[in-house]
Amino acid sequence: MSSRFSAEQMRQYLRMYLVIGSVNCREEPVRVVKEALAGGATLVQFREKGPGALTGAPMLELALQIQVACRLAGVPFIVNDDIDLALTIGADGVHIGQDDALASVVRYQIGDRILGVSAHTVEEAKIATRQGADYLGIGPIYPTISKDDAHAVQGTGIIQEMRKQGIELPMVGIGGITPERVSDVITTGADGVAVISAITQATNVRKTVELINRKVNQASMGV
Ligand SMILES: Cc1ncc(COP(=O)(O)OP(=O)(O)O)c(N)n1
Ligand SMILES: Cc1ncsc1CCOP(=O)(O)O
Ligand SMILES: [Mg+2]
Repeated sequence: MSSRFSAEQMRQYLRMYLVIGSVNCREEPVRVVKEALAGGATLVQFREKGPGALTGAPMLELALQIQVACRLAGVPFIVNDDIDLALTIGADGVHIGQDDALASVVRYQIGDRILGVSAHTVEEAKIATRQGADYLGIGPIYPTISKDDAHAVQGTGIIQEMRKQGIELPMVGIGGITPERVSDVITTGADGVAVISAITQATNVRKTVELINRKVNQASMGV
């Protein structure tokens, strides 16, 4: 653990992790983020990616607006992939995958900001841990509509396997997670759920986040 947050604090932040970009939203993205924060989102990732994604000044403006909303809510703001953007705007952290930059290099670049790394195998999880990751993103757990180049669906078995093999880093499940699936993801060993479409496409964003939060709490208490 190399960030300014303890592992326990990181586990709390991961509970209801909103991942969002303009491409994912039916409504204005900042409004969706504000609704999610009002519902109790505990961490927000700016992932401006996919067909029609914003670039340049409009992308920067959106990132800043989401970051401000997060700051006002006291929720950390993470940037996906783009280390330069994260450093330029002073984000709280970055999330990188296996095909992005090397985790150890990113750790050096970002100092004690939060570093999230995607892992699909126990070996990748061990390497990410050694290289200074603060948390792991594990998935896709279920089929997803939000990532064209996603790995094969892994099921909750991968979370169980990681825990069984001694991976202790804070961990979040991602990919196709809906309120109904939260319990299985948490009871197999994840600290939280990272969600795009079940929230960004919801008719009532705030209520959906509240529901997911409740499910995470219930599952982690064994209810
Ligand atoms: C929390 C979380 N987990 C996994 C990912 C996926 O990252 P990556 O594999 O680099 O894929 P892209 O999101 O960059 O397409 C994530 N973004 N967040
Ligand atoms: C970014 C990412 N990484 C693995 S699956 C995924 C997409 C998750 O989106 P959704 O919650 O809509 O399935
Ligand atoms: Mg990536």
